[in-house]
Amino acid sequence: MIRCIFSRKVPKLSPSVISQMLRADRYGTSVYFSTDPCQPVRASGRTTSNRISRWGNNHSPALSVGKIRYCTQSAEALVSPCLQDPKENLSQHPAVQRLFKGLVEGQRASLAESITLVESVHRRKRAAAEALLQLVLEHLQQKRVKWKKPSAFRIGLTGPPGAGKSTFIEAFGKFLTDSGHKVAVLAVDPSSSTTGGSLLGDKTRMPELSRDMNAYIRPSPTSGTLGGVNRRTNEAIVLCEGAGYDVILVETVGVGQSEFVVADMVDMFVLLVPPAGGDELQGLKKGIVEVADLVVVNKADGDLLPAARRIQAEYTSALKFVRPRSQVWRPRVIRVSSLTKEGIPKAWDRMTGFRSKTWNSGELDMKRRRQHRVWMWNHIQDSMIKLFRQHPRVQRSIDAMEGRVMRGEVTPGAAADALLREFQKSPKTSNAEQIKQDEL
Ligand SMILES: Nc1nc2c(ncn2[C@@H]2O[C@H](COP(=O)(O)OP(=O)(O)OP(=O)(O)O)[C@@H](O)[C@H]2O)c(=O)[nH]1
Repeated sequence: MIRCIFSRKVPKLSPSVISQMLRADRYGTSVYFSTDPCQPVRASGRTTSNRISRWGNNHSPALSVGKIRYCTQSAEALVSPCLQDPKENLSQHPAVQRLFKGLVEGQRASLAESITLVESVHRRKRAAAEALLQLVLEHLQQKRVKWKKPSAFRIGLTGPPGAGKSTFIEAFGKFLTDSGHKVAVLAVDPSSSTTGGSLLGDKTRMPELSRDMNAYIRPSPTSGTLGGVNRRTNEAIVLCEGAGYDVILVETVGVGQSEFVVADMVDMFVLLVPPAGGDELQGLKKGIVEVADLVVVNKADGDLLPAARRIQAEYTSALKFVRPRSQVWRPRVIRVSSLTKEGIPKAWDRMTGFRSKTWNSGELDMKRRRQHRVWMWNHIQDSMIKLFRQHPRVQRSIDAMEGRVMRGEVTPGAAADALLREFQKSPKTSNAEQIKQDEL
């Protein structure tokens, strides 16, 4: 027996509603229904509830809802395709199809709407987003087979605050669009989850590029977790690629571990540094040089030129001690001036050199495949932690347990074991709790 809430907008139980009920029944959860998967129904006030029971036997299930009974055969026939592939129907949904069509035609509004959809945490919107992403991935796969290479070059860019990232992206992006490329800039800003705004996404940082019709700038706010950086940004990259952007720059401010996460989702990782050393570079994470494929010393102009030369030499010798990660590429250090634009074409030259060498050797392909596996595990990790934190029994004990750990009354390991035992005790949440979770 399950409790099911559905919208008054649904005049009678449609086939998809029945299938969702059966699916819900399978997992012992309650569900909301609406006629549009992108527009979830609010539970407050305008909903009705019905008791739904299953009848028949295991081989031929059927439903009765109130006084209405659904015959065994049709219920079975309706449910099985949906259970096999829950997204099958959503990918054909007009709203998803409309977004997909607009996206592959390169409409900026559709791209913006699609990114907003994948950023949603609502379960029904996420289902629509998954269906859309699947369509885009299939589209990209077809392109890849046709062109025999990925349609976009993904570049990660990081650097300490004040290194000149926005000035560099503005100059570099303009250089690329002037050469006929379409450039997407995704700015990953882990601080946005605490400040409520996205500093990197601020369009005033790149005024010229944000007016350019061949460029698309978008902040990629995070949910404050590494998984948040990973999943949303990752999916936004795929969408930009689907929308025909052939150079995708993923910029990160370098707070926490975000650069390392970004390094795991791009083809090439670029480190931008100012002509300064020692204390001024303290903002730079240890180990970041090891994952860089290219170090760009910015501000190599005017009075700063001698310092830029010195820093270039320092990084060049430091890189000699870094274990090579590629058979065909040694990380380089170059100088640019984002103000005078000197060195910008050379930077692009180095990047395309990296791309063709790693692609021809098969390394780039292997890297992308490996990244897919990393993303999958990151998604699982992210979802498992969310599930754990939302679990009602864990929620009830978590504060007390944290307090005890902090006071030294219990070891962190023992506390974790105790919470994990709570998590394992009751796999199902009550309907009321599930409804609360769905609304979050
Ligand atoms: N001389 C010189 N100054 C530059 C260059 N690039 C950037 N700057 C200056 O460096 C300062 C910081 O530049 P931004 O582009 O805002 O640096 P950022 O890394 O985006 O900084 P955050 O937003 O704080 O992370 C600005 O005053 C720029 O004018 C350059 O190539 N030469």
